[in-house]
Amino acid sequence: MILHHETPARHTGLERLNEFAPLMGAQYAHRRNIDPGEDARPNVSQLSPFLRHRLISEEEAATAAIIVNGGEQATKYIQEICWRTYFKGWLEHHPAVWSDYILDRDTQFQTLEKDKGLRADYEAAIEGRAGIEGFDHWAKELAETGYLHNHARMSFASIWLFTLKLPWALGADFFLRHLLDGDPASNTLSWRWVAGLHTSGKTYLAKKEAIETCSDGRFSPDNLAQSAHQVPGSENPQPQQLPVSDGMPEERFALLLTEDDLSVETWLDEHLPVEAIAGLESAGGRCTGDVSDKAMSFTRGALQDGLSRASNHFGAAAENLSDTADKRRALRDWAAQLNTKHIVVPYLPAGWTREAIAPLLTDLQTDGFHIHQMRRDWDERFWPHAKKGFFKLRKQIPSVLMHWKLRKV
Ligand SMILES: Cc1cc2nc3c(=O)[nH]c(=O)nc-3n(C[C@H](O)[C@H](O)[C@H](O)COP(=O)(O)OP(=O)(O)OC[C@H]3O[C@@H](n4cnc5c(N)ncnc54)[C@H](O)[C@@H]3O)c2cc1C
Repeated sequence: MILHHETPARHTGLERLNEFAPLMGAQYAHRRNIDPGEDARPNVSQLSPFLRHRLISEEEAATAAIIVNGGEQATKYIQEICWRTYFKGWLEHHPAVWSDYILDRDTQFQTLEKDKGLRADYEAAIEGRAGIEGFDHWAKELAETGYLHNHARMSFASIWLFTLKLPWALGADFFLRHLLDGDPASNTLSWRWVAGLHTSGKTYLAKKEAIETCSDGRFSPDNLAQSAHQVPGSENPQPQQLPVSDGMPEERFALLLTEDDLSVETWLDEHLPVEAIAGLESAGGRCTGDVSDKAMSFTRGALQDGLSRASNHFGAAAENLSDTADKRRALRDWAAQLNTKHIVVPYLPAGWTREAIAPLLTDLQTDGFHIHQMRRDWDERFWPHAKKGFFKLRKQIPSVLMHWKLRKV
């Protein structure tokens, strides 16, 4: 059973945040790698689906950790939150890694059509019939619940790559089909990290003893690869400049929400002159074929919740355009009725949201609208440090948190 995720709403995320905050200190630092199983998992927050859609923000989670535990004790939890921030920022500096992944994934699916042996191995792996203890359980757990513990994700990806010798892009696609927290940056770059593509030559090889310890003795697979081969995949390109975050318009504007930021009321003032609000979800672009019902309904529910809160906060009507057959048309029609030419959109990060929504925004610009893509302060402060390895960003955590006077709380 997975707790907390049945209601994709901010209030559920906040309840879980308050419940878990006392455990974000020493307990988390010592126990976070242990996965006792889906029936009893008190040692990790399981907040990732809420953070991924920003039903709650990284800043809120870090603040809760520090207020309840103090800065020193909360260090490990905050560092883990910052892994998410790091991956997001890194992909912004290297967006070609996402487009290369899509090309690779599509090529691998074409190969599956022709190669019956590979197809059989792939299907056995995603259906939990590979004959590897732990791995088979995790494949089913992921499909049933939409969540896996971090150590299970690492072990699963490693066995997929080095024992089953399956292409990484197919594994990343399988994760994105099911994970409620499915994220283009964290998922793609974590798979590449396990494969030794993110940090060149540094692979993660799953070992029987580590799986025994981290699964709390539940799994002890015998037949794992003893060495990691070189995984084919594109090299990291040179980092490019971060796109500039736009400023707030000085006149009335409309707001367009996507699944990537669904608590705008926490960073945009209620007195801002918002005329109307629309929401567009693009989760269908996460993977090949259909996204799982659980993952899709989490995203849809989250968007609806985000729209309702934004509507109350700004006192403006909100419309969900996601269910329209022609989203391009629906967005243009919505915009055509506005009494403003300014539309604010929380920044569209690299991944399927940008792929789906950016062309629609270009259409609106052609129609004479000014689009303002705005980034949160958290991203503005951290992302410039996410060009290379995590260590550089980690060093900045105290000074960035000091900005909000968080470190001293
Ligand atoms: C192969 C692989 C694929 C992954 N795919 C995703 C994904 O699509 N979406 C996703 O959000 N995370 C992904 N992760 C990272 C991590 O496994 C999850 O964020 C974490 O397990 C979520 O559980 P939690 O909320 O209980 O984490 P906690 O341990 O409670 O951590 C708190 C928060 O910190 C962030 N976080 C923690 N560890 C990591 C990490 N290693 N990388 C990035 N963020 C982290 C998450 O937002 C998480 O909710 C992946 C990891 C691997 C190895």
